[in-house]
Amino acid sequence: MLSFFRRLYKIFYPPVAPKSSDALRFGILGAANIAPQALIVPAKSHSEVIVAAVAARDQKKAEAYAKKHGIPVVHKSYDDLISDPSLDCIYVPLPNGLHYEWALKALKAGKHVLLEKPSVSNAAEAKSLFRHPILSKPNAPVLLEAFHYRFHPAWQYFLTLFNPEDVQEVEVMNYLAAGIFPRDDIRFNYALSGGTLMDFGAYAVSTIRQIFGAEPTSVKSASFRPMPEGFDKNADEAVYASYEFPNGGTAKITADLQARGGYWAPGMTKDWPRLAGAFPTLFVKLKPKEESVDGGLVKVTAKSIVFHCYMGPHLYHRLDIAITTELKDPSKDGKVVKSEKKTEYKKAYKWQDNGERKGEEWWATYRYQLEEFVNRVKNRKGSGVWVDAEESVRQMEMIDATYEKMGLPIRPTSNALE
Ligand SMILES: NC(=O)C1=CN([C@@H]2O[C@H](COP(=O)(O)OP(=O)(O)OC[C@H]3O[C@@H](n4cnc5c(N)ncnc54)[C@H](OP(=O)(O)O)[C@@H]3O)[C@@H](O)[C@H]2O)C=CC1
Ligand SMILES: O=C1OC[C@@H](O)[C@H](O)[C@H]1O
Repeated sequence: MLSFFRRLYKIFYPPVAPKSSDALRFGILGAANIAPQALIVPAKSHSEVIVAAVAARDQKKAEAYAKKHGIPVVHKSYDDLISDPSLDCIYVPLPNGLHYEWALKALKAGKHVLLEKPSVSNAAEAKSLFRHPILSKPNAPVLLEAFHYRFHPAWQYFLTLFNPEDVQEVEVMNYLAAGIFPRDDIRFNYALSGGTLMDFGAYAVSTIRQIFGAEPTSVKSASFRPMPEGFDKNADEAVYASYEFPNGGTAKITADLQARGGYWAPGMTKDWPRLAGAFPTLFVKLKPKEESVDGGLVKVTAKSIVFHCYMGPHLYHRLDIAITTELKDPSKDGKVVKSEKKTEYKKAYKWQDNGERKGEEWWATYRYQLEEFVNRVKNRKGSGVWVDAEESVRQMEMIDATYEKMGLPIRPTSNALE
């Protein structure tokens, strides 16, 4: 318990590192809610990162934000920030529908870009951005879709627990209690490329693609809960989808940004904001393995894994690894003669290997991600975790395919598309 509070404290109030002379200078586009968590606080403990400037549509807002977060420079506009020659990197935490335009402008200005997830609005934008000639020139700038959870050791450890070929079933459940985001939030605004599939749903799509180590062969089913009367008809408030994979396995996802119910006495409580499942969770079931053993018996081993809080593993997480072994007797119609279940509980706040890869118990997913972003810019080896450009393209293809199956339009393409 003490280590939990100690970790939380350090996540929010990390030790401040003295900055090196070659630290990368970041500018932030927009006085975004997510930036303190995703960049400003993680930067404090990174000796090679300085959050140097911010711009907002309203300069007063930018000034107040800069003061609050100790950002020395405020630019008058997004364009001014991007053309600031003293900046090396631009962080783009704008609404999804503006990601393409501003990421491309920043790349064209020669800046490295840390781009919030989902990278862009749809696959057409993703192909244009991630395959842009600017990115294949010598000394090309770095562009990263900020799927932060992937950079945490807990996620990477989880991926070592199975062979993707053996995965039979996956279920991802991402609930966020109703009322946390108002229904006029950018997340529910189609024109800004909102929708739950673009938000909590994007994590779910990203996880299943990694777990199977492959792209789905089809979106088997997809449906959504629409926004209530008077709100955006093209935004999905919750999404339910299933997918088939090349090895025959299947995945089911649920993402709900206005989740209610989940209590006893559902008749009375169905409209209460849902707290059950408050930590996004995923379940993996592997194909059972059969082998012949002494006495003419058959041993069947089945493994399943539950990953609690996979999206924010720095706050808390737990991996439950259950192995069930059954001995069956083929001469008695496969009767189970012995059965045993063992469950191990694991966690990984740091890398599990010999300490070559950098990290601390209290590093948030965003801090691990920042470490890799800097390593990439500085051409260093790092932890080896990255989100490749083509992966970001395939991710948006799967989101488009899911919207199509749901019967909703894919998110609108930017007028700036090249
Ligand atoms: N990695 C993570 O864990 C998370 C990632 N995200 C992602 O980050 C991005 C931003 O999310 P979040 O910080 O919650 O969003 P905010 O609601 O804080 O919006 C971000 C910024 O968008 C700017 N903006 C520009 N145009 C518009 C417009 N037309 N309407 C509204 N805002 C506008 C605003 O900038 P200005 O200050 O100039 O007015 C605002 O500061 C999204 O892509 C989201 O998916 C969000 C939460 C968590
Ligand atoms: O990326 C995100 O992670 C946390 C969520 O609360 C948020 O909706 C989403 O944008």
